[in-house]
Amino acid sequence: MTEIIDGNAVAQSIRDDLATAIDQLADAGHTPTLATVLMSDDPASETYVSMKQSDCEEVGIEALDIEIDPAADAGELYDTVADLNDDDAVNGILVQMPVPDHVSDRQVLRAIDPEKDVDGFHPENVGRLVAGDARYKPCTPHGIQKLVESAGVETEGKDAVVVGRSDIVGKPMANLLIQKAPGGNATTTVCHSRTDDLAEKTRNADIVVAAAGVPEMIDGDMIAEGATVIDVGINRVEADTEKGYELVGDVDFESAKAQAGAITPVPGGVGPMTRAMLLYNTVKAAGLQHDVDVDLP
Ligand SMILES: Nc1nc(=O)c2c([nH]1)NC[C@@H]1CN(c3ccc(C(=O)N[C@@H](CCC(=O)O)C(=O)O)cc3)C=[N+]21
Repeated sequence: MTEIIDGNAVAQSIRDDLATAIDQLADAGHTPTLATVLMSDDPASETYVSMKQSDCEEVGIEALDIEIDPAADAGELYDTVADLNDDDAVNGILVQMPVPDHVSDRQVLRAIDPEKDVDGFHPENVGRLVAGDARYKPCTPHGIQKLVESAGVETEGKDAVVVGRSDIVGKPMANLLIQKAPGGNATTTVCHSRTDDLAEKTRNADIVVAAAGVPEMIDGDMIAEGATVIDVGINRVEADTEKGYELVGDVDFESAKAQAGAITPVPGGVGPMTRAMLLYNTVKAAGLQHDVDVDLP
């Protein structure tokens, strides 16, 4: 029987287990605080940010909700980030991506104080991750490590194929998978839009991480029997539903499930874990900034 990995349940247990660290901070007189900055009126971005806000509330993280008119000058966003960097009450800063075209995402990510960069996207934190000395592991790949672990799947010595080479998922995922550490030690191949014969690569994999942003591009024919399939896709496709769309992964769920040993669904797989690991990084940030030793899940 194929295991359907329940991301909502694993995320809930991480949120529950963060209570220990949050209590330790409270004993020292601190409430971890996350600032989210939204400069967009994209409905998906608005949904994700409001979910992050309510997650914070659930676990006792203070959430500052900052919205900037998407038509405003780029300088407004940089000034906001600079103020948040200087605010000792703020432990974590998340600027929701994508930002408008007239704003440079590179420049924004560099502007965030690396100690408050709970996404783990600042070049200093990227460098530390690659060097095997991560401060904040990027939330999606970190969440995937937790999901794989929760399914009892060993990565050591296994063949892992990551489909997609983005800075926020594909690259850091591959870096974590090759690390000499739990959840790593995998023989890792990174595939992308220019890969010749993708199916030949994925069919050879014990673990497939699909993060290309192409709806249902990975089907059962591309999956080895018993493989672990992690679907990072969150594609909104038009559908005859109440909301007018449905969420579809990068994996064709039914055909892949027929082959896989374990598989994540969309929704309810990787997405909730991305949010849970953001809370984790925020609590970790508060511990580092207040010099409190916290026990993280
Ligand atoms: N600075 C920054 N950091 C991010 O981490 C970041 C970002 N920008 N920009 C956009 C992407 C996307 N992302 C998601 C997080 C959770 C769900 C999630 O919880 N999805 C639910 C369903 C959501 C729904 O119903 O629409 C699920 O898969 O079950 C989805 C997407 C974070 N991102």
